[in-house]
Amino acid sequence: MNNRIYLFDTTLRDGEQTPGVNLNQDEKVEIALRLEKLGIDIIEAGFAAASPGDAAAVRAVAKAVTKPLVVSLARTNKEDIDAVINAIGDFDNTGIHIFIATSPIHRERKLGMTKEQVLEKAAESVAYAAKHFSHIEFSCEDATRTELEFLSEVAEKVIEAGATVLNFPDTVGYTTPTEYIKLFEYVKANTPGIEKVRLSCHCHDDLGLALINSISSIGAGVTQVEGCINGIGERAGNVALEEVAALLETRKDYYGKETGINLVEIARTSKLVSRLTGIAIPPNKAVVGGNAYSHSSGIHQDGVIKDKSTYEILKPETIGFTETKLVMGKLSGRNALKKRFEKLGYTVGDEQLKEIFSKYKNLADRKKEIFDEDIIALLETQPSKDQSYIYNFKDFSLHILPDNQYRAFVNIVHQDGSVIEGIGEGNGPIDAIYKGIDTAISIPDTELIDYKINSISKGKDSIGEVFVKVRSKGSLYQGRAINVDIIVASADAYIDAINRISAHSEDYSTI
Ligand SMILES: CC(C)(COP(=O)(O)OP(=O)(O)OC[C@H]1O[C@@H](n2cnc3c(N)ncnc32)[C@H](O)[C@@H]1OP(=O)(O)O)[C@@H](O)C(=O)NCCC(=O)NCCS
Ligand SMILES: CC(C)[C@@](O)(CC(=O)O)C(=O)O
Repeated sequence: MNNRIYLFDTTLRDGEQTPGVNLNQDEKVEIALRLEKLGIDIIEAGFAAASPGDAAAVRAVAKAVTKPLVVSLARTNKEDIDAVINAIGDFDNTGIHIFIATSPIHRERKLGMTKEQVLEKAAESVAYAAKHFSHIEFSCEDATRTELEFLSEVAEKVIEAGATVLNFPDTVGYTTPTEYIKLFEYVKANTPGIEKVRLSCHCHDDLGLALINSISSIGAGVTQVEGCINGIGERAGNVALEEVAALLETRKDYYGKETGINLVEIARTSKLVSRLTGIAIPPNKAVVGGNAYSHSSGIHQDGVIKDKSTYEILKPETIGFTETKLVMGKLSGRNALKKRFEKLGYTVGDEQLKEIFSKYKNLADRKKEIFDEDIIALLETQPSKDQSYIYNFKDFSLHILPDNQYRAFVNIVHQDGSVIEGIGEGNGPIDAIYKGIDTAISIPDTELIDYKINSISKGKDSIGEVFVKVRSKGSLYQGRAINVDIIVASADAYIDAINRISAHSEDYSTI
């Protein structure tokens, strides 16, 4: 019996539907390369018809990775399918993912279509795609609120038309494990040709059931699980794929399934996705949370000292968590730094090492103790700055005014080399600098709606990591930056968000 479970990662598509997450092409490629190292089988890289930028990113991902299959989402229309063909139809390692909603509420209220029309669209679009792709996944959106007989009818028609994977998403996170199992059992028993295709689950976490629903469906014959790293995604998110992988591995005795996942890559992948999406990992998050391997109460600590297995079912090192170790000092050399990166699982080229080494020396001048987390942070060029990044923070000066008010003078370098100056006053240094940035770069209808600061490692001189969320013309954008100086990190994070807004619109002016 084949025990292999295929993992389908949609961090770059459903994950990007998380409010406020916008990934540029370089960031999508960086995540895809990590997913490849992690051992993901299928990467959903985007929705090619959504925008020319998304189509280009899907293509860039297909070009960058070799092992995983790369797919793009498409509606059941020729234009969407053509967008996928144009983006990735000429690669060998690609496929398409076509969907249409099947539930009564979606048919009637959203699509304005009858069952017959949905059936026809589904079959027609899969037949058209089959002329270009041999891997065709078909999803019945809102499957868990669809009449079971109708699901089988759709499944039969799309299999006849050439679908190779059938996905029954719990689009709104509504189903229960027992109901989800019944759905798959019904479809298996009532759909001619079903044995020819792979069955897939795709669970959202609106009621916190995404993991149990996904795992339960495996018991009903599902061999592909879809999800996102860190459980991001539309609304409450998708199932966290690292949780699926860690569960199947830790309880192999119970489930008896294999995945292609290289568990030791989990922590690195999770951190990268958090960094690039600007979504912090909650400390109590299963598998990858900062507290997941900490033991705080006496009886637990006593047990762990005597034998770690008393309270640890998964070893932190198994998923690639490194202990916070004091690593190196001001006088360490290039080779020691390179070795350290290798030990932490990062490959650093000679050119990159040169650049990082000078950053390392700067950091060592400013920070007494350097930890593993600090040197991993050095790998980050400040938020990925592709050609669409127009503004770079240069410097600032701050003046304390009476009544605890601050005045900030800020300088921002434009892509064309000119320096834009801004002045702002506010209740604190960051408020003043943000107002200064607002006067330098004028973006109408924009407001800061969230600001968070974390420390990357230990100690009072730790590197600060700032996350911001900015709303502009009704859309949310993230920004993130790190620096030993938290005021610089704050300014950089805000400018990162402004660059992401500007990349989406060409009509913003500077004054
Ligand atoms: C895809 C996108 C370019 C379409 O834009 P649009 O053509 O202006 O259409 P809207 O988004 O306003 O509305 C969606 C339309 O698609 C239809 N539709 C929805 N799902 C469909 C499907 N699976 N197959 C065919 N048509 C579908 C809707 O009924 C609606 O049609 P209508 O305009 O006749 O009412 C745009 O919505 C977008 O960029 N979306 C981002 C990606 C996204 O939505 N992802 C969610 C994945 S489920
Ligand atoms: C394409 C499909 C699997 C989808 O992701 C579509 C969607 O985003 O609604 C879902 O959750 O049903």
